[in-house]
Amino acid sequence: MSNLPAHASPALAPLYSPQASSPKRIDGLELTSSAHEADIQAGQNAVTTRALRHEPPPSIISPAFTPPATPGFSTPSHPRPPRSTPVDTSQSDSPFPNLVDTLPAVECDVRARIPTTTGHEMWLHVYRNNIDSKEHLAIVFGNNIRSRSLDSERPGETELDRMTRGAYVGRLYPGRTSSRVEQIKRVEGTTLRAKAKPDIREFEKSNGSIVTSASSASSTSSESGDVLTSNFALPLVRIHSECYTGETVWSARCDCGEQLDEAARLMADPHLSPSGGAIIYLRQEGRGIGLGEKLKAYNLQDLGNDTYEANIMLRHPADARSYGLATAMLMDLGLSGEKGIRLLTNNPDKVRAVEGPGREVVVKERVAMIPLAWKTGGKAGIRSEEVEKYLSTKIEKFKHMLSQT
Ligand SMILES: Nc1nc2c(ncn2[C@@H]2O[C@H](COP(=O)(O)OP(=O)(O)OP(=O)(O)O)[C@@H](O)[C@H]2O)c(=O)[nH]1
Repeated sequence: MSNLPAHASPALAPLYSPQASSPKRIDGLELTSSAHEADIQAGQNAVTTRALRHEPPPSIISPAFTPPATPGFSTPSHPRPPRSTPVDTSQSDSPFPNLVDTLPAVECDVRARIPTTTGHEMWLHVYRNNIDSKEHLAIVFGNNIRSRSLDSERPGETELDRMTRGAYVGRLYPGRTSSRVEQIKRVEGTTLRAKAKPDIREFEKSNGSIVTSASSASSTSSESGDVLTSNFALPLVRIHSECYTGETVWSARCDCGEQLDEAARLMADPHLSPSGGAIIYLRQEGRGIGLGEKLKAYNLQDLGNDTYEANIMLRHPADARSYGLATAMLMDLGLSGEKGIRLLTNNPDKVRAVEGPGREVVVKERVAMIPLAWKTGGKAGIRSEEVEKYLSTKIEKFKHMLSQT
């Protein structure tokens, strides 16, 4: 009887089927080039050869533990500024444009104020839509950005209903009876104004669209050394795809958790983001294939394939996401139109796709997301073999606009 462990038996068929039987095209994607097939075959051969030679599999001990990060908390000051690039999406030649023809309908169901562990506050908005049953989120920083659908009147609702679903101006406090500024003023008189409710005063001044004094400045720099460009007064936006592993259970396979923290840090700082910001958090786990399938992809990566190949071997597109919901949510938040936004991303797909079929949203500037480990020479951020491979595959195969120089 063989003394090989069952999982190493060369007699067993590999988990993934031979490439000869793989379809050449799935969901509109060209799946295999001969070089790509050769790469995958090489990975399979390496596994089989290791098993035949009775060599032990690579260590299963994980690299250094990455402690959980609280949004914005663990992010140190930057020795180097975030990079901003003016954007002209008409010139885009992204390899995976996943554009929608019509935008979905979205409605903000509820929002609540969330004080965070960093001391900053954000407004968490839960959206529903007409294309899936997931709760997509908008994480809003500052009081400038408001949801139109949340604020609009709903038939038969009471003032308590409005406040309960978050459709109020200013702050809630025990005993508050109205969601509206005008009524609060009437009922509570000038005391309320004297008690400094700056968000209400700003709301009144600007007729509903708050303008802060800093937003008229053309450029500045912050204590952390971030250099701000002439567009810095535009709202900062990130379209973030759900990643349970990277955001919740400390995975060092990807940089998703770090990116979420960094987006929150930039948006919460009024010097860096005077008009506030919004993270559109889409429930597109695993680039749209779901958590279970992503875990299968991780196993295929441990067998020698990269993140792109693993998706293809599981018969998924390399990137199954789309951004129509994000466009619709940005419109609802008043972030559409020629004034434009700054978008935090390295992904060329997002820049183009988020603008929408009729260029409803205009990305004026892209702000790069440089991995912290690169920016700090390895002193902070995620360090692992896996994340390095993940980042290099994003650059080589997904054409992410990221370079170490
Ligand atoms: N299928 C798959 N999904 C992954 C993997 N690693 C991370 N993800 C998912 O990828 C998504 C994040 O995409 P990324 O490619 O890291 O970044 P991006 O959102 O395209 O681009 P940026 O805006 O620059 O961050 C999240 O939904 C993660 O769950 C993987 O190995 N396989």
